[in-house]
Amino acid sequence: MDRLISVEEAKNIINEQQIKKKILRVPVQDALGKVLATDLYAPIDIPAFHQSSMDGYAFSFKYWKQEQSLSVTHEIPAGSKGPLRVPETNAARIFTGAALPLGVDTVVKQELIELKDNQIVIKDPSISLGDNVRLKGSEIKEGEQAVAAGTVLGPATIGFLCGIGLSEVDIFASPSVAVIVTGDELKQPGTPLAHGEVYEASSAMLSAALLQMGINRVKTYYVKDNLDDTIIQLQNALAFADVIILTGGVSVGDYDFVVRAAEACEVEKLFHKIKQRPGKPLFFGRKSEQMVFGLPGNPSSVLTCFYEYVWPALRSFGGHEKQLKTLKVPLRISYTKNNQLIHFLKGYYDNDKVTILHAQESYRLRSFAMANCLVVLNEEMKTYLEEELVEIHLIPTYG
Ligand SMILES: Nc1nc2c(c(=O)[nH]1)N[C@H]1C(S)=C(S)[C@@H](COP(=O)(O)OP(=O)(O)OC[C@H]3O[C@@H](n4cnc5c(N)ncnc54)[C@H](O)[C@@H]3O)O[C@H]1N2
Ligand code: MOO
Repeated sequence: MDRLISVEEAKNIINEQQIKKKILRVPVQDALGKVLATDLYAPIDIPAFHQSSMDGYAFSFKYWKQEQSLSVTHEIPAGSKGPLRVPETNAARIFTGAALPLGVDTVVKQELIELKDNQIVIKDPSISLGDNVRLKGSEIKEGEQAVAAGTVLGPATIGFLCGIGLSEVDIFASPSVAVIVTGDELKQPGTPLAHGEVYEASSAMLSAALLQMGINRVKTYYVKDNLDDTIIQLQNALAFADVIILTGGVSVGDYDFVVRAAEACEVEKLFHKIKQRPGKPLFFGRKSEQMVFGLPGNPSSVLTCFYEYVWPALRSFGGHEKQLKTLKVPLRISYTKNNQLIHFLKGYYDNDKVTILHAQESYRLRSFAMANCLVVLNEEMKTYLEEELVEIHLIPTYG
């Protein structure tokens, strides 16, 4: 008979597992949400040349006097490769982003000049040296650190890296994941149910949660409730994935084969059964570098155990912060639980308080669909009063 372990022990066991993070070189534009594995440095000065920040006229501040007209002898659109020099006594028509030639150092906006016969008179009494010019290297200098290892790459970082000329980055690879869904009763949605059948909800739900984490190397296997089939698909999954997630078949019923299949596949059992609700029969094992989670089949237990136990393990492969964001907040309405287990309850957190939702039973996803957090109630306490502080774990958001 398995000893029920505490939530803390279970989390520690998972947390202590050594993980070999894989480094992958990818195009910068494919690195959204990934963690940078190495420091990055600017390969050149950016901007790579002195650059106009306005549409206007470039001139030499030193050689110009108020009210003196300047003859416009050149035109320089953005991207133009020349001219490389303009006489100091002249002006050049210049556009935003274009390179300043030698001989000029200041740009006046086109709104602040008078143009006649290709001569300009500057009507900007406050203009000073270097106005409207972005200096070479003012964003970043060649060799300067651009982004530190450990940074999570967001849209702005991706833009910044492209802007300094980097096309590839080394990131920590997301793990490959196999989802094995067990159950004779399961039927894919979109077809009518026969008596006794149940619509299969967990594979799409887990794929969505994985995709939301940026994990897309996912294979899904469907298994009938028999030992041989479960062993074969677990072997297939072990040949492919870093992390294997089984759903259902992990309890004590005559048709629950996950624990036996894991044993047959030489997966070392690290725990089975936790003092918690939902998800009491959660199984966790390991085969060399691979992790195997057996999630209790009720869909709400599947998702709760996924966020509480699988999510942190998956995140560590990618070098990410491991725990769900945790807060202590007051309860909006009192709540009584009926046993000495830790409860993870579907909750809704807003305006600095949390409401424990209805429909907490683990066969029900209805309130999970409205939840934005899991409320953690500890083993000892039975009744939690209004305004009592409780721990909540925020569910990652999307959209
Ligand atoms: N005698 C006992 N029976 C049960 C116990 C127990 O301690 N003693 N624990 C209960 C708890 S708690 C849970 S949780 C379940 C876990 O059992 P399994 O992991 O073996 O899950 P299944 O029996 O395969 O399925 C449970 C339930 O969920 C439905 N299900 C399963 N997979 C899906 C899916 N992909 N999509 C939608 N629904 C799914 C399944 O039809 C069952 O209704 O055991 C209790 N029993
Ligand atoms: O613990 Mo089970 O996960 O109640 O359904």
